[in-house]
Amino acid sequence: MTATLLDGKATAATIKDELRERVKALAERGVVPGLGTVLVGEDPGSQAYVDGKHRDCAEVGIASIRRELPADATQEQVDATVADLNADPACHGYIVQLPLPIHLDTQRVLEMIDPEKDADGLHPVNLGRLVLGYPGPLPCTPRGIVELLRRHDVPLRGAEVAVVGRGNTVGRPLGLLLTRRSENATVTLCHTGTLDLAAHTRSTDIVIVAAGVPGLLTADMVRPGAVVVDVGITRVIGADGKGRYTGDVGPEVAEVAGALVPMPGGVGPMTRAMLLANVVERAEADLESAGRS
Ligand SMILES: Nc1nc(=O)c2c([nH]1)NC[C@@H]1CN(c3ccc(C(=O)N[C@@H](CCC(=O)O)C(=O)O)cc3)C=[N+]21
Repeated sequence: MTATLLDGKATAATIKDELRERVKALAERGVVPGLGTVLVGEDPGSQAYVDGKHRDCAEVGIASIRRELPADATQEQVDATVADLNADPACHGYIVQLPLPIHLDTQRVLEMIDPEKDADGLHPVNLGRLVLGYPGPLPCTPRGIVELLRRHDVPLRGAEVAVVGRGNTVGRPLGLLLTRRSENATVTLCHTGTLDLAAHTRSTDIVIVAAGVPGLLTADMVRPGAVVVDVGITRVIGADGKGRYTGDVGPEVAEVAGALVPMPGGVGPMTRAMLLANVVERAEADLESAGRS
């Protein structure tokens, strides 16, 4: 292995330490930030993610508001849960864990979330704010990636970045984030319609793979010394018959890349830290505006 590993777990722990201090300062002013989660159904993977978010909350002093509905919950029940969290002053931000069971209208649910309480930063209003350069909560995974690179002194200004994947939660908003004036990277957004993917990934300083295709990025597709970020997370059944998660970056890439954000231990913990950051920032902004009125 030649690549330096950029440790998302350690960086997330540092960010959580910083957030704990901000939560303490809020508590001294009488505010306890609250993060809500809405989980529909019993998918063990989704349950594990949601459990992780509440553990994170406990670590930094954020209150947890947990709503669970059965897999056969009606649209009306889910809508009512969202309306309830929108109205709950103790809830500064919340997420609806995705994917929802297929009988539910995901777009409708996500659009019902109060954009000011959108801890994921994925509400259409907030994605629109990102396009327009207006302030608002940022999508957690893209923000976590930028934060991780920044804290490891990976220059973005003037850098050429290939993003592989145009999904609504990572690739698409990441392209928007990296091309803001404050980041000033030049982005090539690659996707399943890209004819010669390797030509794009080989000619850049940074390759960020968020395609959900295990092993998509191989060593021959990476310029020696480049920075590689693995955002893929796909459940696969190993040779031993056990389920495990695998990334989009092949293991041999570590021999070529200059630096690597691995999976696990990279983007996932950063995503969770940014969720907390969005909630703390919301609570701070509420207090600011209360002080002005
Ligand atoms: N509304 C919504 N918001 C989300 O942010 C959201 C979602 N729905 N649905 C599912 C995906 C997936 N996701 C992960 C976050 C952290 C890790 C993570 O921390 N992973 C660890 C490994 C965890 C372990 O090993 O248990 C790591 O990469 O090191 C993984 C996956 C958030 N998602």
